Amino acid sequence: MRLILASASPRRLDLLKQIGVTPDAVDPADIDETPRKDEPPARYAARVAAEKGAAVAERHPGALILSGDTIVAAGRRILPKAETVQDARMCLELLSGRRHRVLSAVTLIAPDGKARHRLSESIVTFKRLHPDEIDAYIASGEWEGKAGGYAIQGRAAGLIRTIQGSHPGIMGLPLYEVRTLLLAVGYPCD
Ligand SMILES: Cc1cn([C@H]2C[C@H](O)[C@@H](COP(=O)(O)OP(=O)(O)OP(=O)(O)O)O2)c(=O)[nH]c1=O
Repeated sequence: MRLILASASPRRLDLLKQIGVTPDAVDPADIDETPRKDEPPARYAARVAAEKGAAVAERHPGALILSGDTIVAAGRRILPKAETVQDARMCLELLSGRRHRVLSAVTLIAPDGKARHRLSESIVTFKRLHPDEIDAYIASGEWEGKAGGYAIQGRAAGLIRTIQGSHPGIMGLPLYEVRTLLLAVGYPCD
């Protein structure tokens, strides 16, 4: 069974390899990721993961397609993927000293076209951030392209008091859910 990873994220590829799975090809989806008006965070993440998979499935008939989407939600608010210093600062000030959710959705489309979905939810608590800590984090550049303006796999780990949930999910691919989906379609994982 050919497995296609529908993602431009090198982290997703590395995470997949962590459980011994190497896709036959990587083919990123290029879709509009704008949230709909009042779209709840979990529904948004699930929709985007499904849309990424569907877009890529069209190009690979008969293959297995794995896609994902990871977002940071503060209450009902979906934080942006930080592209500018201003984005990153806004996110970090909002996340400072409080809990937020990281929602990581995955979709697996089987060769027969049937799509299976899983959602991983994690709770992350940042310490109260001193302005100097925010400045130093921004200077690191690690926030660039990251949902919610931080990456737990880097120096932000030193600013996070607790996590509850899935560490790989927070990084971009919830590996327990992925393995469960792959096994459900008969893809060998062990
Ligand atoms: C919260 C958090 C997010 N992220 C990343 C994971 C995702 O790459 C990114 C969220 O963007 P996504 O849209 O999920 O993924 P992507 O744009 O990197 O790749 P593609 O759409 O092609 O699959 O934020 C971290 O790396 N670490 C973290 O701690």
